Amino acid sequence: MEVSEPRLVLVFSGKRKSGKDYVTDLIQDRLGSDVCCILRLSGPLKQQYAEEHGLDLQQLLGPGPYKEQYRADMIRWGETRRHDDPGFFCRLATREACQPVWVVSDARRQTDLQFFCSEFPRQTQSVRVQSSEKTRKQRGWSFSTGVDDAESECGLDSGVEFDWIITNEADAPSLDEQLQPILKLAEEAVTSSRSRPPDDPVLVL
Ligand SMILES: Nc1ncnc2c1ncn2[C@@H]1O[C@H](COP(=O)(O)OP(=O)(O)O)[C@@H](O)[C@H]1O
Ligand SMILES: C[C@@](O)(CCOP(=O)(O)OP(=O)(O)O)CC(=O)O
Repeated sequence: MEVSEPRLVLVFSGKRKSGKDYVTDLIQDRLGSDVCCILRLSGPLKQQYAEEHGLDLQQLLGPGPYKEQYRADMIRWGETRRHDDPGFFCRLATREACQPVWVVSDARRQTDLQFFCSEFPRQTQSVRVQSSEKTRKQRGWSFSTGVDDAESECGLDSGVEFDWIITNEADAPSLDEQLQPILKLAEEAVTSSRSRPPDDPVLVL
């Protein structure tokens, strides 16, 4: 089997309602979906959880209140899978990615970040999206025991030096301005991939 390696892997993390989806959608919008894919580690998790529990996957994937009813149990369920194999959902989420720029929208644990740093050490950049509690509350967040005090939300609160920090607040510089250097990196990565021979595959035996 032949797979092309990504040229850049942007691994995003941030608290609930900090705006991870909003910011990563903006990046994809600026770069185009032929160049940039958004990978959600929660995608394969929700898919399998929905199948096992007879739930509505589309609603679980959406931003509405449906997923919140199941979040604490999904976290526990996912943790039993990750216990034996911490890279389980990372591998599933990346298996069909073929664009040169990968945007991972929801790293939550040290093991998520370690997966990308060890698989793609030269390409991986970590990005933290941060917003104040006040702003997150305005976006619909409220503290939930078992969720906001668990590894799922706190696993990357300390012990990581993020390559980039994006402040997603009304009174911060615009997102386009803050994302400028990251978009530049992505454009350079794409240019370098175009200037390389088309058959620059990595062989996976
Ligand atoms: N900069 C922004 N401007 C306007 N709305 C925003 C902004 N950032 C986030 N939102 C809105 O806030 C809500 C939560 O953002 P979302 O990206 O879903 O957060 P997360 O993925 O971190 O939980 C969404 O409805 C989103 O559209
Ligand atoms: C069980 C989860 O995967 C649920 C994640 O759901 P979303 O990725 O939709 O969450 P937010 O964007 O932060 O609201 C969390 C986990 O610990 O794996």
